[in-house]
Amino acid sequence: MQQQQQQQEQQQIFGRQTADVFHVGAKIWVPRRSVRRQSSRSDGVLAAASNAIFRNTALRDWVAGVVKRVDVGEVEGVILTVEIAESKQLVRIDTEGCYLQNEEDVADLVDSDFLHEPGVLSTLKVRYQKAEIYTFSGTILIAVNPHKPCPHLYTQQQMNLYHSKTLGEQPPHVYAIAEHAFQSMLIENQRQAILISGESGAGKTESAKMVMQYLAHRAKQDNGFIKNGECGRMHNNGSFQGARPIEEQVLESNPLLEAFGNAKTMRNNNSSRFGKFVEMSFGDYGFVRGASIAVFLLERSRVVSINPPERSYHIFYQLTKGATQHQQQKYRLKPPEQFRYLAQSNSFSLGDRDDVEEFRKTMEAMRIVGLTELEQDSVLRIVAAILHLGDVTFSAEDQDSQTHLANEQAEQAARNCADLLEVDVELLKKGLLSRSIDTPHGRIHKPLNKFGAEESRDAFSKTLYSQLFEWLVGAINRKIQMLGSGERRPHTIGILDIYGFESFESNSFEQLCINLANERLQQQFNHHVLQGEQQQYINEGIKWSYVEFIDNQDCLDLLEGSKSNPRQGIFPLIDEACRLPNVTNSDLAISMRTQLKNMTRFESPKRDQSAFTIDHYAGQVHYTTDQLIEKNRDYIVEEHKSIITSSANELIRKLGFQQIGGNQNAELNKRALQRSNSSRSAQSAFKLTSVGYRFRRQLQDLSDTLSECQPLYIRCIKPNPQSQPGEFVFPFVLGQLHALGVLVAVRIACAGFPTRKTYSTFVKRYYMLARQQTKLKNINQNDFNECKTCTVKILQHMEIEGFQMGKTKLFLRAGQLAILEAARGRLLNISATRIQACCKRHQAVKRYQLVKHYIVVIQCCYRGFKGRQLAQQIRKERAALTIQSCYKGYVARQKYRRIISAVRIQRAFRRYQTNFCLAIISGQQTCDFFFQL
Ligand SMILES: Nc1ncnc2c1ncn2[C@@H]1O[C@H](COP(=O)(O)OP(=O)(O)OP(=O)(O)O)[C@@H](O)[C@H]1O
Repeated sequence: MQQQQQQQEQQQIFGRQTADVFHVGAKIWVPRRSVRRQSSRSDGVLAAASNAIFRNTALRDWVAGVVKRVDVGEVEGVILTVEIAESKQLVRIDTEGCYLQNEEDVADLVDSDFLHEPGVLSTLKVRYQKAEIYTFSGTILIAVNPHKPCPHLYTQQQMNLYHSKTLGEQPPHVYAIAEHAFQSMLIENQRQAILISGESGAGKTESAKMVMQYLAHRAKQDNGFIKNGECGRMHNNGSFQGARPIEEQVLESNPLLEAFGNAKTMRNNNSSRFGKFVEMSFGDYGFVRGASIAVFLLERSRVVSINPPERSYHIFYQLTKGATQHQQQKYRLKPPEQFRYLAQSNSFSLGDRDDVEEFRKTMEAMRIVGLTELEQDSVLRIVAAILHLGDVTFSAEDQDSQTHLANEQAEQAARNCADLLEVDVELLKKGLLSRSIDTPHGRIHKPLNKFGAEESRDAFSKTLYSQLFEWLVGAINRKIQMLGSGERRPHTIGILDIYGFESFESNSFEQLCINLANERLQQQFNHHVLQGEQQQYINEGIKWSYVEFIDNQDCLDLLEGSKSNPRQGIFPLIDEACRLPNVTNSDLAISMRTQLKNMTRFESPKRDQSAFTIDHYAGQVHYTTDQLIEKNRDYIVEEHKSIITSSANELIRKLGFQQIGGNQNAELNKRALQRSNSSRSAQSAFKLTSVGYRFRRQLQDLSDTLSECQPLYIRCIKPNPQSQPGEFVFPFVLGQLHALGVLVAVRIACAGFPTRKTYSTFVKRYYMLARQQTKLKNINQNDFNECKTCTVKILQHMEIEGFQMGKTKLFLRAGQLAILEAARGRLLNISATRIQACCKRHQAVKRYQLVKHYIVVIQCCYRGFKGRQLAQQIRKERAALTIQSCYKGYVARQKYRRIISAVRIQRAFRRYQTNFCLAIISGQQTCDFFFQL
């Protein structure tokens, strides 16, 4: 019993791997709480650390045996340096991370030997210093921002590496997550969502862009349609529509959205000031059919108010610096420092980015998303008009007297603004200086005081800008919209890039909205990764020790109101205050204090009446009630609407009629419509136009969409507050790991059963790994018991242990799926090779027979040819013989003739001799003889 208790204690301190601590080079975790109890002085920390170590007798012996010296160092807070005698290794105890361990580098935290905060931190740091910025934690990808360009990570070759690979087969990368989503979408026929989160500057937008780039590349590869060097959109019927493919248009829309929705902030030079959900829809064979973009909560206040060293939206600087001479005159531009809105901050440049070049890219992006010349001109007109509007200043004798434009410069600015908006300048001035009020006796016009006029001007600027932004998103959506958008679309991948949790010195309405979004997403994450996981174990009857985690439902109830009491929440109270006449922010603060005082996550300090604190999942955030009511009111005032709708410019006129927040993608729009139809009677007219209500509605629609998708998570981490490359600050990262829920997820993933499959799916996929493959292949997939028995056979054959058989599913431990997949891959490879070999053999035999036949034919031909040659030869030889014989005959005849004539002569001579002799004998006869001759 005592031993068991000791073991439990050990496990509490050392996590899973207690055995490892007994050899040199092992790791020790000093629990955070034991350090916290001590003072922050180094000897206090040393004492705390030593206490933690020496609480366990076995450990004490180990430490006594191997640790030679313990020093207190001063690196990143207080660090205890422990020198181990045998290995001469230095291991450290960090008072923030509270750990003592060696450095470890694992690509998946699930494979880590040491599963706790310090271990995870250390692994991330080691990898970060080796420029390995990505690490898996099961299916969650942790991306640590390198804060320097890493082009080698994002090449075509890198993309090809991940093509058709399962998660974990290749090193961690955003491409691995994108590939996993792509494959799951096609194989499992289920919608996918990649949720990217992290604090500002952590690298969410960059990761989202890379995911999109990969999907575009993957879709193109699968589709393989590049026509005459130009790509086009593939229709369902296989026809080809010219122009750039959708995936490229989605990518090209990024510079446009960045120009209008991003700004330089304290934390990030290119901070997205809106949330974005891009949904790409694919055809059955993986080609991109269309896409849609939904944006959330653009930070409107940035248009009219900025603090150094931040900047307003990029487009203002791009236009003022990058416009051509002609544009400068047309839009009456000045340098940015001469416009009042921009001159509020002394920061006009953007680090290494050049606004002039960025302006060129923005204009190019406008062309690519299909804005006509006229529309481009109108967009720039509105941007310039807002700058001029900011220069319209007011003056009044005193608080109650008539307000008028301050001076000639303000008059000129008003004229410029009116000209650019193509409206009547008097109407513009009237709209800025007065407000119409409906009374029982009819509509009356009430002049505004100086403060009111300034508010009216800024509200008009914000309205113009946000309406323009939403129009632009709408224009992009029209260009890239999905083909056949009415159909059921299981083949979609959504990419959510939403602002991270925010906590500044002073937090207002924007932070309330942003943190509400993060609470909701965190809840979804909790439900997906933690609760869903654990619930499954319970449902399936799996033996598993329940890991406690903090549910944030109470925080959501505080923000939005609970089901039982929907009006008792911060947002409903702000809405209520906006609806009632003459309610001030102080009244709102009092109402919050009285109504929410019993809620656990809510605190209101006594000394500051306008402040309240919410205990979010990621830490406490202090808010102020100042301006909450004003910021929540979001309707276009009648005067501003009539100015916009009186414009001679078509686009500007359209902005006046555009529904606020109406840029959502088709599905989110449909949801919103259904919701508003079903509950229209219950909603007050105001509610539908309050920023808070609209934002919550958008979030609900998003949550509903996400709940239909299989989620994949990318958690982005900022390694240091200064955005310096190479620096990894433990406490800073630790806070983010907590806030992103990575640490609990790691523990769950490792200790539990990260892989689960129904028996039939398992048998269907891995039947080939069992001994009697063909028998298993043909089993009845609907017979549960048969599938279960086969599953056991497969696992036994593969010698896999430690798995658990649930009521409906098989549960595998981390890494076991990889073993099965690897074996399956090998087997498929072998089978593929065999099939190839058979095919090749068959082809070779056929080829051989054909060749043999042809060889015989060739031989015949050759022989015939040779025979013919021979015959010819013979014939030639015979002719020669004939000639020879003729010739010889001729020669012989000649010779014969010569011989004959010689014989004749001889005969004649002999006759003559004879006759001569005879003549001598007879003289007479001689004379006759000579006479005869
Ligand atoms: N993978 C990466 N490789 C190189 N640099 C990166 C990477 N990710 C992010 N960065 C750098 O970090 C900066 C901030 O990244 P990013 O704009 O994506 O942050 P964010 O989380 O979207 O911030 P915000 O919420 O403020 O929009 C980028 O401008 C870029 O310089």
